[in-house]
Amino acid sequence: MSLENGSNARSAVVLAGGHSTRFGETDKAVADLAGTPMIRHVVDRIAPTIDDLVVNCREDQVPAIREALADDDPSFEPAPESRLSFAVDPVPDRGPMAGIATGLGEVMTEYAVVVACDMPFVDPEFVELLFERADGHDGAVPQLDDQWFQTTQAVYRAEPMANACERALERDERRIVEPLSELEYVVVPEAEVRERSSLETFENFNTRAELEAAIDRLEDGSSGT
Ligand SMILES: Nc1nc2c(ncn2[C@@H]2O[C@H](COP(=O)(O)OP(=O)(O)OP(=O)(O)O)[C@@H](O)[C@H]2O)c(=O)[nH]1
Ligand SMILES: [Mg+2]
Repeated sequence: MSLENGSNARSAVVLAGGHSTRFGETDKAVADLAGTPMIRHVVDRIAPTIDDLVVNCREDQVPAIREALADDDPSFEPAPESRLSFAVDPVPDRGPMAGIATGLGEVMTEYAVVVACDMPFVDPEFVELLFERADGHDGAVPQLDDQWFQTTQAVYRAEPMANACERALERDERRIVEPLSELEYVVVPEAEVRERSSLETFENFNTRAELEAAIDRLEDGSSGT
């Protein structure tokens, strides 16, 4: 990983440590979406907004994810693997918040965007907005009108969020809103998401049927990379 960790450098933590049980046999992180592994869609989209990339997963997932992110396209600049590191959960299967703690614990920059590996339509301009809004705060977290915080597409100040997640885990608390209660963060409401981007940025895929529908949309040219 190149350590472009000057004060304005930014990282991404891509969460991939789940078991994709609703998806079926394969790991959805590396499932094919229109010829490209799902996690590669995510990384390709956010690459322009970040300097370093940390992938959080289990040890057994590393080879396939490394392969999925290998730069076989000479036109792709800069090569993602040159600034790629893996943050392997010390204890697997403790949920997304544990993954956030592991991933943010490896981050070398002050701020990092956390994105789930199953959000292939993540909007880089929205990620840019999150970084801008987080500046001077502990984070910027989208909140939809149903009150749901989009904590797996949010920017955090890495150290306080990692520490707050670790404390929550020590309390046996897995709800991701728990660590948030310790932070001074900016809320990005749904109206602002709609104004500056669209809710598609949060779309995530849990079943193969959902993915098939997305492939049809990509082939219609109406969405995606
Ligand atoms: N590190 C880590 N990440 C997780 C864990 N569970 C889920 N995630 C990640 O959190 C994000 C959202 O989780 P889900 O959509 O539930 O994914 P999943 O758990 O793999 O899939 P299901 O088994 O169908 O729930 C994905 O990026 C997952 O990789 C976990 O136990 N540890
Ligand atoms: Mg799950």
